[in-house]
Amino acid sequence: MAEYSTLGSVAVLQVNNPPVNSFSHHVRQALVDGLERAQRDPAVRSIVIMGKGRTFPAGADIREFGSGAAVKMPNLLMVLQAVDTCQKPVVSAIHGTALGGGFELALASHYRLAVPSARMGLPEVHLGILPGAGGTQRLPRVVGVKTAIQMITSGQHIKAQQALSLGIVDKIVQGDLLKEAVSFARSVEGRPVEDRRISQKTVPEADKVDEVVEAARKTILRKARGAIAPMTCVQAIQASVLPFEAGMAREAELMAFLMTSWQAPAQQYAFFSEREVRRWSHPRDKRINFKTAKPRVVKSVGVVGAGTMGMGITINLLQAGLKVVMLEVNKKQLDKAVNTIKKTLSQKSASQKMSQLTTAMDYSQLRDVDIVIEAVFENMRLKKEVFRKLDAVTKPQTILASNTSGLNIDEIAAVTKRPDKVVGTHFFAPANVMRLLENIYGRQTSPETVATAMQLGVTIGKVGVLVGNCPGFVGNRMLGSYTAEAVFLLEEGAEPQDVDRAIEEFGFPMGPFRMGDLSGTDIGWKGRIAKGLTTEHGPPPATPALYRRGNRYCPLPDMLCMKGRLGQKTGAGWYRYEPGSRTALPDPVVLQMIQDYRQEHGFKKRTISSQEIVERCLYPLINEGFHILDEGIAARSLDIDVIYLFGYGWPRHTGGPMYYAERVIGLEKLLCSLETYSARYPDHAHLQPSPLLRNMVAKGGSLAALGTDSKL
Ligand SMILES: CCC/C=C/C(=O)SCCNC(=O)CCNC(=O)[C@H](O)C(C)(C)COP(=O)([O-])OP(=O)([O-])OC[C@H]1O[C@@H](n2cnc3c(N)ncnc32)[C@H](O)[C@@H]1OP(=O)([O-])[O-]
Repeated sequence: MAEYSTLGSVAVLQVNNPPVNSFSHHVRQALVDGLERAQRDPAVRSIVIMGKGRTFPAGADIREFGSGAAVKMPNLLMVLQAVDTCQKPVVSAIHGTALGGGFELALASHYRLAVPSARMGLPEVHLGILPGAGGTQRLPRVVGVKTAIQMITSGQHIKAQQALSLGIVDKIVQGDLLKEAVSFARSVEGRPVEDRRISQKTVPEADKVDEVVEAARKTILRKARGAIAPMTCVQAIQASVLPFEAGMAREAELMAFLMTSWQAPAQQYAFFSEREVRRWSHPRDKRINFKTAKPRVVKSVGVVGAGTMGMGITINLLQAGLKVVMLEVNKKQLDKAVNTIKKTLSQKSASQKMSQLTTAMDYSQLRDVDIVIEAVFENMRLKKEVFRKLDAVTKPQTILASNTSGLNIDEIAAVTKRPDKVVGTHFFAPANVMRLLENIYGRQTSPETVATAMQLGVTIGKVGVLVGNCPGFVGNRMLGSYTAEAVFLLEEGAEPQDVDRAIEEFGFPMGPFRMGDLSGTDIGWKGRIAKGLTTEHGPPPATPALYRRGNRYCPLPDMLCMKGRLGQKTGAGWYRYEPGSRTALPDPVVLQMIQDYRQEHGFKKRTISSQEIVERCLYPLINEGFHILDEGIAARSLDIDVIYLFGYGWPRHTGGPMYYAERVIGLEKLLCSLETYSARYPDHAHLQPSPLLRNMVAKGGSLAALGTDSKL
């Protein structure tokens, strides 16, 4: 609702709809009623609109989208029309986050005030829509088309000070916002409102709009990676040079197009899923969940290993204000890490944050920390050695977490006397940037330990997802079949750039080969050597070239590494790189290597379509997701989707692999394609459809119904 009160001649409308004061139907109704009441009351000479509690309205009520409530009158446009055309001055007083429809409400008002900490923006593009309550028409009239395009297509929030310099807010106020807003409203009473209406202004430099759009088009399309909302936003902004009503009509038309696309619900699903993962539960025992398990308080963290991961994790922890003891046995590496951490922390807070960091070369210095995150090499023997030491030196209640990307948590826990306090915390590189934290519970991990790892994720700004223990956990396990198919495609006729192009056109920031070059082709190689699948000099003795343990195997990645082509760091991998450049250039040497390999093993080169590349790489990945759900490794399909959205660059506008499978491809079609491919390649085990997928197609039912994501 919106609470109505008067303070002398000022009517105050306070939106009260926790948690973010979104414009649910009852709020819209209360605002229209309040405005009418204020208009009618001769004693009222001005109106203040603000939000109660933590924020100015953060936009439309996204939960209403697609339901009758969203279109129930009055809609948001009618509310904003009532504000714009009000005869008495309307002042929006902003604190917290004025987003989407909330920011549009502020733009429809005659004056805008903000507290210094306020942020504002139009993030609709992230929900697959556009600012459809006049945002694409009013904002360019204030800031110009170029800035409006930048703000709307990025969805970024801006701070109050920037809003002031852009002419969006009229004044930044310190102190009590209500008092300041009322006093400001009184000061403008009696002044004509006509020239305060943004809707009546014209866009600055309107004649240059097409030029500006043309200049921005390429970058926007590249960044959009197949999402249709960004360019549609631009089309709406382009219409702001028309008279206001005509521009609004164009905005409405484009909004309807986006609202009815398949991408908008996918992005809204992604929005809620990102939040839903916080409501975790044990997949096989729903009694263990976020409500029943209480986290321990974590004030200090030990990090073992100051390599790339340990460094990133340390930066992340320091940024969140935690005390860190970073242990590294190699002094040179430790010093290097400290320097990098210092450089990475923002200038403003570096010295304060660095004062929270203690370095150590001796395990005994970890004795008092609340949790230790081990980030040493991905080697079971080494990890066991570290955990034995940690178990011996840390206080009994200390939680021991491993940043393994796929090793068995139970095996690690077994070397300690506290397996209940051992948990996996799989960070993604660069750990201070990537938002995903894949938390793994072992067979004996206690609910309290799991809750602590999940809470630590929240504290350090991660999107934490809880999963079960299996080789590769959820993310890397699913990725296995994707990378395997990618190299099989090379055998059959594709070139690395063909595969990468198709996957990038689907929406990934990088295809598997460019990604391999970025992270280092030797990472996978070392893993395969550790597993005995290959050696540094070629296949293990008496091993068939194209099979390992009964499964198809492509040795091309091993051959690449044996040539010293370890990716960008060696200037050559699947591609070649000019000195100092990260641009992947197709390399005749690699193409020849693949060609020779095909000849040697009797592969006949054929032309492979982009569609086949996408299906061959992504369908088995999704298929593995079904196995994972079936085995109870992930509790809900949304957990898998969030892992892929935040850790693997899966395009957000498709909702994530499981959402995409069900709502875009369709389970029946997915099954049919997997059956076709598995008939063609009977020795590619990952193409065999999962029993769960078969069952769902046979019996019906939805992925959401499999888990506990009842809200979606
Ligand atoms: C014609 C129409 C044109 C207009 C279109 C729009 O305005 S489109 C909208 C444009 N606006 C946006 O896109 C803004 C989207 N919102 C945000 O960016 C952030 O929520 C925040 C910055 C406002 C607060 O961040 P924070 O980290 O402090 O908090 P948090 O993120 O954890 O959220 C707390 C709870 O509130 C829930 N919830 C949040 N917003 C909405 C909503 N609009 N609706 C419904 N619910 C919403 C959220 O799900 C969560 O629920 P849970 O899981 O506790 O049950």
